[in-house]
Amino acid sequence: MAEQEQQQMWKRSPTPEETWSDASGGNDSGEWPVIGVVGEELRLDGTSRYVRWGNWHRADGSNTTWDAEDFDGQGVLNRWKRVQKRLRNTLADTSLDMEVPWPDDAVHKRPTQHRKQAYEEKLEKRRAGGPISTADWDAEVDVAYARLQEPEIGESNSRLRVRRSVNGAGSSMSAAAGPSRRGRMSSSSSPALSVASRDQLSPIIFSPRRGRSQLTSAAASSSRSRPTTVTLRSTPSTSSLRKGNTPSSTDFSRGPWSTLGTLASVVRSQDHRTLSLSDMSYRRMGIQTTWNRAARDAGAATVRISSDIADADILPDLRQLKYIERGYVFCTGLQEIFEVSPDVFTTCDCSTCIDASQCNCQDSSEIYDEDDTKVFAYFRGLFTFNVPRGVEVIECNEYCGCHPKCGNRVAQLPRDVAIEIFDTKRCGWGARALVDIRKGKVLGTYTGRREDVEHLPEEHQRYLFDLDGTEVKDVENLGGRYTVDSYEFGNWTRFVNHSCSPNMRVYSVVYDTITDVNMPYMAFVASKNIPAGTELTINYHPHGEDEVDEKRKKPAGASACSCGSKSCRGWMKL
Ligand SMILES: C[S@@+](CC[C@H](N)C(=O)[O-])C[C@H]1O[C@@H](n2cnc3c(N)ncnc32)[C@H](O)[C@@H]1O
Repeated sequence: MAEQEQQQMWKRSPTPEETWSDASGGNDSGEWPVIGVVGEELRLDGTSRYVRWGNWHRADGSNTTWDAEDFDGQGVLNRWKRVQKRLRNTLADTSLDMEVPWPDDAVHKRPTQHRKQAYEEKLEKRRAGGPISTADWDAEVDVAYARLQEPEIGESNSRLRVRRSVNGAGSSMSAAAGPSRRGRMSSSSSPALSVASRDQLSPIIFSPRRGRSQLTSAAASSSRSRPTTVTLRSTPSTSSLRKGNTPSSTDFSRGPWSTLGTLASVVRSQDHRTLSLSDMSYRRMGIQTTWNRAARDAGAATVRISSDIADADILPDLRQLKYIERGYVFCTGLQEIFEVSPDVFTTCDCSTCIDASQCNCQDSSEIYDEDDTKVFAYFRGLFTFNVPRGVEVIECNEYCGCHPKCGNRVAQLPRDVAIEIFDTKRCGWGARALVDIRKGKVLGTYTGRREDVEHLPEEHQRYLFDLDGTEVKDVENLGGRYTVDSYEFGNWTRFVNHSCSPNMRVYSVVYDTITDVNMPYMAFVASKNIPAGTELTINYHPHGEDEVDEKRKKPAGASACSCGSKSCRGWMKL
């Protein structure tokens, strides 16, 4: 895009001039009262508030403007702060995480600051032995999680009342400086905004006593087994009645903070309705928390479930998935084979493992560069794709004398890329990274239970990864009888879909056993630069073309592929 066009894109829209022709109702000094705050923004030059004026409005009925000055009316400001604090507390109480959900797509809000504040308030409450005790956080999460697993809503005696403040009702507006309390009619210095409705700014008033006590006691006690219901009473905004508007289309449910998002959108769209807490993405959040805890325990980055996945779409088998970021769970007898005696490991005593020809660990390696010199599989932490088919990458192990982050330890390091599971709309759920990925970046290993392929139920079939699943061809595969089954135990890689034009490759790597036992890990590595948010895919059947019967154009047992890539061959095979 031409530089000129880019500049054009980012140009502020002009601030409309206030005519004040319809301004009336001020006092003798030409001053108007501020009757409420409906939003605020942190700016370098001080906090600017979005205020609602009394006795003044524009011809279109709107009566809100930006006002950077301090209020004389401390009461108005305090009310706003109280409402925000109550909102933070409610979100904190309903969230299992310490990082409290806060909608980050509202136009005039300061989500980062609120999240930080909410975190500190929650921490303080916990330290003070508040309603949720910190005695056994893990047990508490398990209890809360178990509650989320319970059957859908029935009627409940406990009710949380939520109503929307009438004052907070919004109207269409453009931000320009309004009437001054001192009668100054300045032209605007506020950023020009064009927002159809201010509905999303409406403070939601939670009934604090009943609401909070119900939620916290439910989280803290397994004896309160039925989900709490929420009765929402929404008073239609006067301005939206006046204008006959439908409320704002701002989508709070997007992004990670959908707890409030779901609430807010229901508040906007319903007058009287009873909701269960399970309507509010609690199941998704609960699973996400559990997975994250497991990921964090393994030192890995976040794994997130996108808010485009509704609670109703989360099937029971997924709720039973035990997230294991690294390693295998073994079926009977296999662990003994996997765990070899320390004596049989080859070890090195180099410090950084930069020169493969000097590193004992590479003695048995078959990885050479074009000058026939032995090399590592990695260069500066990235996979170099110089590993011939059928060769397992041997990384340094726990008995080596080298640094824990030497150049020959990559797949064994914790994942440092945040991952999101999302609904691909074509192939079920899929996985994507939340940051740009460089070619050669190792993103994780396929985890699960090492099973005997012979005895697995049908529903497990789509989550099996055969240990000949590397790009190995025509090589005897001694480990082929066993597979990794991620149906019950697994990590984000179990959601990786097939593509005929994949952006990852799989290679096998060992570091806590030896190659002879034929139980390598399957490492997923970016085979190209991958922009953030792109679905991560592999080729499920890299040598499938060889099996294609020319007449039938697809191998036996293949099913239709929906990868959507230009070079889609039309089928995929598990
Ligand atoms: C390991 S799972 C991948 C995650 C899966 N999409 C989910 O929602 O759990 C493999 C299954 O995903 C689906 N899948 C993966 N890639 C696909 C593709 N290219 N076309 C159609 N379905 C695909 C198939 O149902 C396959 O059995």
